Amino acid sequence: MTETYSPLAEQFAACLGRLHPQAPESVLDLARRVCLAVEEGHVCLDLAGGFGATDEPTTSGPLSLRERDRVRGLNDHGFLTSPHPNPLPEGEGAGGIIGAPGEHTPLVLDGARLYLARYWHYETRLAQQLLQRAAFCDDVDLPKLRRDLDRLFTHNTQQPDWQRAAAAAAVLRRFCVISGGPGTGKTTTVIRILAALQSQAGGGLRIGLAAPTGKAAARMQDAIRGAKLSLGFDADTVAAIPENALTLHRLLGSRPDSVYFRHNAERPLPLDVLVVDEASMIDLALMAKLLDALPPGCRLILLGDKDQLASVEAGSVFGDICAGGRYSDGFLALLREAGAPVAAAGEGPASSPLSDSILLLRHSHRFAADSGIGALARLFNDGQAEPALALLARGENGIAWQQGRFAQLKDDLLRRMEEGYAGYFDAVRQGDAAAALAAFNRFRALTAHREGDGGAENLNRLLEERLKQRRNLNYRTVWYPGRAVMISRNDYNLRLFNGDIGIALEDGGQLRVFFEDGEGRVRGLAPGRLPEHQPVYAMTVHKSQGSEFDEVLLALPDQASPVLNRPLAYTAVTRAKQRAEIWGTAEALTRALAALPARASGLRERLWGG
Ligand SMILES: Nc1ncnc2c1ncn2[C@@H]1O[C@H](COP(=O)(O)OP(=O)(O)OP(=O)(O)O)[C@@H](O)[C@H]1O
Repeated sequence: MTETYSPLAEQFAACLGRLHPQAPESVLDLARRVCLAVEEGHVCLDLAGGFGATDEPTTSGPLSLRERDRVRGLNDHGFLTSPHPNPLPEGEGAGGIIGAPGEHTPLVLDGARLYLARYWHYETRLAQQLLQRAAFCDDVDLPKLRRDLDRLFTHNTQQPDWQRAAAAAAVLRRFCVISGGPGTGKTTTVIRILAALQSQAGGGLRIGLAAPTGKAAARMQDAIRGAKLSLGFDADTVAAIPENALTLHRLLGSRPDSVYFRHNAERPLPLDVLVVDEASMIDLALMAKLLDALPPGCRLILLGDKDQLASVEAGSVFGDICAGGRYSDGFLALLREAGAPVAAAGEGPASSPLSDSILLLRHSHRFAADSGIGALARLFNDGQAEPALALLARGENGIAWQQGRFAQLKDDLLRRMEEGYAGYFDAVRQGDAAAALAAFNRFRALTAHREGDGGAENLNRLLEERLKQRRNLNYRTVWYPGRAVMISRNDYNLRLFNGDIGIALEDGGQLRVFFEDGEGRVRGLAPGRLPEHQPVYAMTVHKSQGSEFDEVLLALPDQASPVLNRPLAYTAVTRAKQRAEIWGTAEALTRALAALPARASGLRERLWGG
């Protein structure tokens, strides 16, 4: 059955087999399984608890690997149907390939978790770094902090004021995480945090702003610029808050064809404070490298939404960090002194130094109490299928539901997509690339999968056929004015990165593909120069992370699938600012909301005990 593993897993096992000719096949098979687990988003192979559900959205049909897993005793959700009876070979068979923590072996067995050595190092180093950094700063001028927060949060009326508490925590703690859904005020809070920090330091702090993708960095930059305008604090302090946000890869100094960055423990970033937005998108390896590259005294503030989908690559780092404990009495007392009292929050003992570093913003200021999107997002996040379906069926206040299977909905769906992009094609006809790129962001069709009938690839293909027919273009024509594509492979020379969106426009008698350059300008490239790319009228929810659109349409697949789960539905609907539409059956949505994926990882336990 080994032929169903990926080429990478096979090559890894073959390489180990050459280096360790005595290794039994069962050990090589475990090596393949660990490799596969990482490819599917897990950090390790959990031999005791389960294998975790795959998050990688490739197909709506049964995966061949899933079939294989079923044979091995894994159920449809990817979990072992019974504890593995004898996961490891006895005796010396694993010697040289599987070792205990600290041994130099390609695979590391830590408790019941089997890791690729590199991932074990990432995980243990990251846990150590986070726990070390989660400490109180002993140089905070508390009366000054209270005065500054009084000024900065003067308009806040909610009690308790979690934004103010989060700001106090970020000043009091070297490491702070602020998690909240859309519009809960993460940007509003972080700009105030930066003002309070500059004020504490008397100015001169070196502050970095970053996000995992170009899109997210651009959004962060716009949001920070906007928030600065209305801050109403000492002009010098406000001026000292930077506006430029970089991608994490740019911040760390990515090098072509290398997994290592220019900045690392030996060459740390020259920063006193780093704020990272959309932190739920950061995978284990990147987070470990980021923490390595921070100088010991540098503050780290992570912003994100713990309920969103985990990173595309291995790990569920942000969710693991936010797993939460109970605030310590010392922390609650400091919050009171800073004028940001909260009742004791959380369950159980203050189990980790991290407990006092995690702040959750709960109230959405973007969606009014009667907003359909806000209510739908809450119900999705709580997994409440029946009330969510009832709300959708009413179809009021910016939400809509088109019920049916893909075959029944297909024509209407394509018509709706065409209508959704009508304003965009109008802007294309005007020929202004910046305006057309902005118009393209007003609507997006989202899917669970890339492949399959209702997958992004098929929807893009079908829509492009329609668009070409309307324009009397030969079906073989690839490029036409308005063709919108997403880059799927980094090209460092062209400065184009996975996820960048480009649109084709006439320029001097030729078609060029225009991209935002992150500095508020656009630049055009000949279509032939683009690295790997696909049309992007429809995109997977995974790819939409870090982006927002005025209107979002989520097309649900008919079949059960491991990627159709609650965080996916929640992430999709929270991409919408004004209108969210669900296209699919009640069964598909109910199934999605009932499925909570878990990624195999030891990080939560290392941070929180367990
Ligand atoms: N305490 C508050 N009182 C009133 N309005 C607020 C408050 N906090 C934030 N807002 C407003 O709510 C909107 C969303 O805030 P903000 O952009 O800070 O949220 P966010 O969590 O960063 O959103 P997202 O990450 O989804 O873009 C803004 O218009 C902001 O001015």
